Amino acid sequence: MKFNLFEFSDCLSARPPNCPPKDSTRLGCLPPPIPGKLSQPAMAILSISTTSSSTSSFSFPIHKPNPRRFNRYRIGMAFASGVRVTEGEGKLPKLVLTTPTGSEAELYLFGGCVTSWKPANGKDLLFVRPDAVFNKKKPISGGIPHCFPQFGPGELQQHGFARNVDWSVAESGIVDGNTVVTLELKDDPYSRAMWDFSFKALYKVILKEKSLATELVVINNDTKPFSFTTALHTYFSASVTGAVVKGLKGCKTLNKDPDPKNPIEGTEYREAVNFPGLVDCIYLNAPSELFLENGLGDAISIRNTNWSDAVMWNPHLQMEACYKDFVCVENAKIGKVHLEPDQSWTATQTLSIV
Ligand SMILES: O=P(O)(O)OC[C@H]1O[C@@H](O)[C@H](O)[C@@H](O)[C@@H]1O
Repeated sequence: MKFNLFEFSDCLSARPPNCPPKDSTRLGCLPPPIPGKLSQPAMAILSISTTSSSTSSFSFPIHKPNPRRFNRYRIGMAFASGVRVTEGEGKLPKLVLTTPTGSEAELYLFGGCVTSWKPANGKDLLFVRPDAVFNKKKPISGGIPHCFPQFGPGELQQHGFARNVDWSVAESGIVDGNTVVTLELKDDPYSRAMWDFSFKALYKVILKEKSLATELVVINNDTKPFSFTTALHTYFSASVTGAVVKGLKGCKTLNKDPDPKNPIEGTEYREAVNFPGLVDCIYLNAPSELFLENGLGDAISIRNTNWSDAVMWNPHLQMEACYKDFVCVENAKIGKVHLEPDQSWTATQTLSIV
């Protein structure tokens, strides 16, 4: 096992301009910067050599980093085999993970968001909405966005702030022949302004020949307890008329249609849940494995540990331009996770083609 330690998102702490107030809840925009805490942007050139002998470089706006943390940033840092950094949409840094068996995944540091997963057959099983923007003014709408520390609706912005900020790279390497990257997110003055707790989140992404696994660990680094709700808001490519999810029969449901703030309780009676119109429904105590048939000929197993709940979502005509092309099957923790100081919470999700 070989891990290369590197970190560069401390240099990527550029914050998006604030959105107009009317958008702030719906679009998850960020609160105003804390006066005096953020410096003016500069430009940096990052050159990264990979062990597979290719070298990529790109420039991006940065804010002057905290000097103590800047010492940990090394130009020309080595990436593990199977991981290279590229310039993604909107010039945002994007990690491309590959395996010798031909599978590939893409991971943006902004939002810690996996935007693409192609098993060895080459089809992308994830979906990024055509209205997605890559300018840090909004979260990336597609792939596997994080909802943390709030699933919502609630006091914070919709789905929390973790999908709106830069994560850093903690580790990468080849483990048992699989390509692994671990991202890290810690509290900073910016998150403290929204949620005043010291925390660390580690998000490990493991790419295998036929699966994409993630492990999320949330650690309470504070001296006081905190609670959160969370989800992996996975957008799957689909033909919505043919897509079904199996495994939910018997679950208690909270139907967020028509009013997300007053969901209607029920019980799922169907073997195969489909998406005939607007679907926005929470399934409590969902099983550890669900099966998605995406209507495009793929069957995907969605296994989890510790993600106790699931959410099915398709916006139907609310997103007329793209609703036919995806369904969201989200592993979630709808009830609050309560962590005392130094306690942690871990949950895994494994997507596999079957
Ligand atoms: O923020 P996004 O990606 O547009 O997703 C919004 C949807 O996310 C779902 O998880 C919620 O259940 C919906 O109520 C919500 O509308």
